[in-house]
Amino acid sequence: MYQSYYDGSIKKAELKNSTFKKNEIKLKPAEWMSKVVNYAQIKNAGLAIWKLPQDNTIHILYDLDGGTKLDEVNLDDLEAGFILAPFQAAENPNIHFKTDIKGSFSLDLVNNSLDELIELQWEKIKSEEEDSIIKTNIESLHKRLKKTVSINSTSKKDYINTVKAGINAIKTEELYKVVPSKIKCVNIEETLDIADAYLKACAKYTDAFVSLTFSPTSGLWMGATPETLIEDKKNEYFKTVALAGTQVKTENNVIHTAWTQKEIEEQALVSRYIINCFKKIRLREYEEIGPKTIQAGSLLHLKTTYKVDTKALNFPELASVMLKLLHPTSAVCGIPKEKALEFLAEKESHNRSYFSGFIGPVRMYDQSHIFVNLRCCQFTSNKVIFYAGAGITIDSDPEKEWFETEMKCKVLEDIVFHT
Ligand SMILES: C=C(O[C@H]1C=CC=C(C(=O)O)[C@@H]1O)C(=O)O
Repeated sequence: MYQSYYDGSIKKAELKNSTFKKNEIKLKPAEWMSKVVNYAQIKNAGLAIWKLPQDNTIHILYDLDGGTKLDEVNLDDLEAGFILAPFQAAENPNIHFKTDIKGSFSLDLVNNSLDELIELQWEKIKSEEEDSIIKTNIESLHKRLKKTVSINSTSKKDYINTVKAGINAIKTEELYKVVPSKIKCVNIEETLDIADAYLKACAKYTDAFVSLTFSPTSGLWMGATPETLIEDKKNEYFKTVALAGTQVKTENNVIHTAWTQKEIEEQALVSRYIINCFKKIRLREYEEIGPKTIQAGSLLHLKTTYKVDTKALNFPELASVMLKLLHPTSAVCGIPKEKALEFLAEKESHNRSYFSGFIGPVRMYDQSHIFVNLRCCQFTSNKVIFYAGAGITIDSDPEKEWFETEMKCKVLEDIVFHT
């Protein structure tokens, strides 16, 4: 634990080709974060900041051209970088960030000390770029963003009506499962400290993929997702997970968690969806671990992990093929996929944008870590927009599903607004 996954995997040749530097300036992590994000905004650059689950290294990556919009995401064609994909590519573009600048720093998450002065460790940077980042002012990160005017929170009444329509569509066997989502818009009354909120999210959600991304196209997003979509270590293994079913963590030990039939079925449908994707490519050799209860902050979920030995199978392009088959999984969309997409397009009045899309570093040192973009929010200059969905089955209780989306929004809401 708390060991960066890149340590030890950096090959000597890669080291030689990069300009490794260590600047001697020491600042608080939040001050660095503020400079790093402000620099991206001033430069109209693409920026991804992330922490992998069970890791204390915060990675920083800039694409100084703002990122490349892609019609399709073909993992095998991408250069080492970062991917940000929306729920539906028709509404927002897939964006790939190449690696123009790469750096990192470590957080002492065990002692939770965010006040300690630290240095940034640059792996690839030009000295003029480093000087510019150091000289960038420490400013509020939402000030330079666009203003949102005509966007409103989903009302409880509308959400509950959608859930009821979903249950009816399941009763008439049009659908087996559907995952309606909502947005919650909160006005920014005072100056927000987004950099500090990001670090607090890293410290609180140690098992999550915690990200902060910016590009002129996508804007500024933060997320702390528990759901891996694809973990790929070239010529070693491929992993994906079926994550679904939610309850609030109580004082009981996680291993004693009891699940209802509704939640068991809800998660089993995601597992079945993944196995059907494997069937489509005639893949029979996989390990199935779970379902197990996992904790994601104050919430609990059911999770089954699927692992494939890609070396034994001699199937190097598996991750690329599976990414296309899996997204959007029935943890965020529904079954059958096309019918669920139609249902959501008709009933959801907001654009999901990058919520329930996928996000993460790709092909870095032969590894890709792609997550479903959940428990996330978008910042604008005057509002924070939180996104959440809940899986509906025939046994759903609309009130409970609404409560669940409120709890999911709170994952970041409490941190962003210090409540
Ligand atoms: C759609 C979301 O969560 C998914 C992942 C885990 C549990 C879920 C559920 O219980 O509904 C969802 O399928 C969300 O966090 O917005």
